Amino acid sequence: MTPPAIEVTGARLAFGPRTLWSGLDLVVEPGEFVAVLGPNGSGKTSLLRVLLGLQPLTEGSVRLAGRPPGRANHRVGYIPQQRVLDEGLALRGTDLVGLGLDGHRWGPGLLGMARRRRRVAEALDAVGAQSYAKAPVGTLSGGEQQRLRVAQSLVGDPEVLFCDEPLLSLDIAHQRAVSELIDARRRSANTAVLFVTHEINPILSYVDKVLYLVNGAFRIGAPDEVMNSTVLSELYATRVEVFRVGGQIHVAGAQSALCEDEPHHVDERAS
Ligand SMILES: Nc1ncnc2c1ncn2[C@@H]1O[C@H](COP(=O)(O)OP(=O)(O)OP(=O)(O)O)[C@@H](O)[C@H]1O
Repeated sequence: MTPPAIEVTGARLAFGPRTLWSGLDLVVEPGEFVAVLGPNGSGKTSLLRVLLGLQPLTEGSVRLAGRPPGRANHRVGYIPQQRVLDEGLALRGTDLVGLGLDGHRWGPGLLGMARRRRRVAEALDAVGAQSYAKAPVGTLSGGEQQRLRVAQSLVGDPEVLFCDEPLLSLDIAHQRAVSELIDARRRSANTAVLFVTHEINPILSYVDKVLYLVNGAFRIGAPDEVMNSTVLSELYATRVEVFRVGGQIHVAGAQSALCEDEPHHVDERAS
């Protein structure tokens, strides 16, 4: 039997006296698309760091495809939280995407080089970035840079893809394009996707499961099971209203804690 792509069991993560979450059990099967939601500081990025093998758990265990994370033989793709790249950065798109192959063994000599070049070209093609792949990345728009980051995360043929707010600073058209690319990848290659976001609507049609973290509490389930007034009011310990309008989910109430209706995350880091 194929082991789950991600298996988190009895996990607790604490920094000093502060526990971010505890008793966390999460199973993500190959090809599943899981959204991780929650207010600032609820431990979403920390969970990705645990899964990447960069942050040890305080308690519990994590397995990727049945093995502890951080092993060289795991094929993991990662789209880190976006920072707009320095304008003076001379690195080209092809170089940036090629970095996603570091650690892969292509064999020495010309054959290895040729295979590597072909993989990079295929990844650039898949995100429609060939036309600007030779330009210095610092001169590209935020949306173009983000497509390159997606290509970089996919070039190593990942079994698991970790995405940390990959839609930040993108306009709606690019949000859609990037979400579609990630969805297409999990459908074509059965890649499990863990997608950290403040904004579920752009990915709602792709999401199989939601993990919603708030102040140490969490809920896991299908979007309708989690994104409703009863569950979110319980999680936030205050009255929260969830409306479904035109196939979208809108959350109202507890404004200081909720981010779904706040525009800051759309444009705060726009280039
Ligand atoms: N290595 C660390 N040592 C101490 N505290 C940390 C460490 N890493 C993260 N934290 C704290 O843990 C909390 C959760 O951080 P994390 O980045 O995981 O939250 P997040 O849900 O991703 O937030 P955001 O939505 O703002 O990105 C924060 O208060 C952060 O300061």
